[in-house]
Amino acid sequence: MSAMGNPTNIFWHECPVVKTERQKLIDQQGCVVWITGLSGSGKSTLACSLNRELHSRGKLSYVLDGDNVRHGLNKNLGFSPEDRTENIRRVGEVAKLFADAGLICIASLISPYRKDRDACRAMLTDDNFIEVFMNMPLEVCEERDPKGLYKLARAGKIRGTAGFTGIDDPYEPPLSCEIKIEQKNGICPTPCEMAGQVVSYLDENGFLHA
Ligand SMILES: Nc1ncnc2c1ncn2[C@@H]1O[C@H](COP(=O)(O)OS(=O)(=O)O)[C@@H](OP(=O)(O)O)[C@H]1O
Ligand SMILES: Nc1ncnc2c1ncn2[C@@H]1O[C@H](COP(=O)(O)OP(=O)(O)O)[C@@H](O)[C@H]1O
Repeated sequence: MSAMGNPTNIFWHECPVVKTERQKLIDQQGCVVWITGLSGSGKSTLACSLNRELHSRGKLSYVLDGDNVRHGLNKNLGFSPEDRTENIRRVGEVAKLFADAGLICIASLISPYRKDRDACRAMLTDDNFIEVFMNMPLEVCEERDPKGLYKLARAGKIRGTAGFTGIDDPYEPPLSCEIKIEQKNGICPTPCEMAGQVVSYLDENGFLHA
């Protein structure tokens, strides 16, 4: 653990090319779109649909999806509260770098604990962290269950000591977030509509031009 904690004898090296110059080059403003919600709520679907829509508008974005990042950078982490916190912290730090590079970084993770999402928000200036809450009822997510994980969780067959989010591990919804995706009259917006909602926010708040 000697490398952890407060670094000593390490100094920040400032580079001459700054964020505003990079943003000008690609005519957009770097930010983090942080998508949070239960497993099966549609995070990855929104992330990919948003990524595609921004690409078609000539805007550079990149998706950091929890499932994918856990194949590499975070492959040593499980689902205990401590590991989830470290998972979110690392992705928050990477997202911050992408935003500093000028990209619209789309992070899609369950990120169940409010304090961990708030810690990521605190890494950026407040208006550069756009929290999107997939406000889908647990019953809808469980009904979808594309990976069969809810079924396993209900049967007590999820391996390890960690619980499954929404079943035996908590999900703490945001108290205030920039965007909420939810059903209207019991109907879920289409992936295209969900992406449209986020693109409108980005457009109205000046992120799609330098
Ligand atoms: N115990 C437990 N709880 C929740 N999710 C589980 C668990 N075990 C495996 N999975 C699968 O891992 C995906 C969630 O990874 P995340 O990195 O987004 O999770 S977290 O933010 O660290 O809580 C999640 O993907 P999504 O369904 O896309 O959300 C699950 O497929
Ligand atoms: N807006 C939507 N309308 C209908 N089905 C959806 C929608 N968004 C996602 N789905 C479906 O729900 C399931 C879970 O979506 P996914 O994006 O994988 O969720 P998550 O990443 O939150 O686990 C998938 O089968 C997907 O096709």
